[in-house]
Amino acid sequence: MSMDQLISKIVATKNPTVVGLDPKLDYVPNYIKEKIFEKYGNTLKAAGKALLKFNIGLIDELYDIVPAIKPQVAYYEMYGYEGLKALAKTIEYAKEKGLYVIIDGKRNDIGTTMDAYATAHLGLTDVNGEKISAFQGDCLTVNGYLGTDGISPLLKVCNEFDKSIFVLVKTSNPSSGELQDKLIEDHHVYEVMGEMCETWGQDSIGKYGYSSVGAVVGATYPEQLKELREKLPHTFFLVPGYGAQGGGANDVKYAFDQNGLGAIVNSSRGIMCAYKNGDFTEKEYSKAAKLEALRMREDITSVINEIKF
Ligand SMILES: O=c1ccn([C@@H]2O[C@H](COP(=O)(O)O)[C@@H](O)[C@H]2O)c(=O)[nH]1
Repeated sequence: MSMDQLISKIVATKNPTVVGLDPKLDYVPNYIKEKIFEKYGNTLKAAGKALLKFNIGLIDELYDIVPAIKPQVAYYEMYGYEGLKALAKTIEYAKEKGLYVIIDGKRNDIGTTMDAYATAHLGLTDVNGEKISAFQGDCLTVNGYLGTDGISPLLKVCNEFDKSIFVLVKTSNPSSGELQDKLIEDHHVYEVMGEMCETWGQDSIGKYGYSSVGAVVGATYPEQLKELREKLPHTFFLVPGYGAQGGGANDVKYAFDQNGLGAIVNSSRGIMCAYKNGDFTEKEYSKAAKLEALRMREDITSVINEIKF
């Protein structure tokens, strides 16, 4: 689905937030794990099944209040092919429930290899003429540091299948400035990468004014978020770093445009693990996640309303 479709879902749910599904066994309540590990032993298969059950419980509570989920592939790869099976089934389930799926894979490579990544996550894999969707993502996070060769295959697939990408521009981690804040002829590396996103997206601008090439910009860098929002009018932002990494609503406020659009804010641990912080039992993990997702929506929409004109 294109960026327009993500934005339409944000408008429909009145919610510019995305739930990160980055499950670890430590996050899965014991009552889910016990039965599964009793049956399958301490195996990767059991781990994969536990992650999937955990995710399904979350999706069932959240699908009608959030527009999207963002599974980070590393948390599934950690459990080998059983983990990847859990990822594929999570995506399938989320899509059945009408959610937009951003696969957080941060992929990049030379053109030919990037073709394979684009096909795997957004396109259709050819098996003796049979075209099969491998992971069924709507959107993929990517690293643009190999330049246009690494992005062109994605643009082709986005165009053919109405999909989108988010390119790493200014990441939320503490050391992101080591490279991204360096200057190239008076421009920070993150600005140069942001401009490249505008160029890569120039032929795919949709009805809301945003292209199918978005940018990842961290909530932990509010000044850069504001600067980039002003400089990149056609680039939609994926904003991680809210919640567990310390970012708050005031930090993400200027990621949005005058229509209250322009960005989607992610929270992973803050929502998945909400039941560990409050007065909840393990069995209420998905209810706790829903309450946190509703609180986050209110928190963010209240600051957006301050800047809308
Ligand atoms: O700059 C970036 C890019 C990606 N991420 C990813 O977002 C989530 C954040 O998880 P929290 O638990 O809400 O901190 C995670 O999947 C990261 O890999 C990021 O944090 N920063």
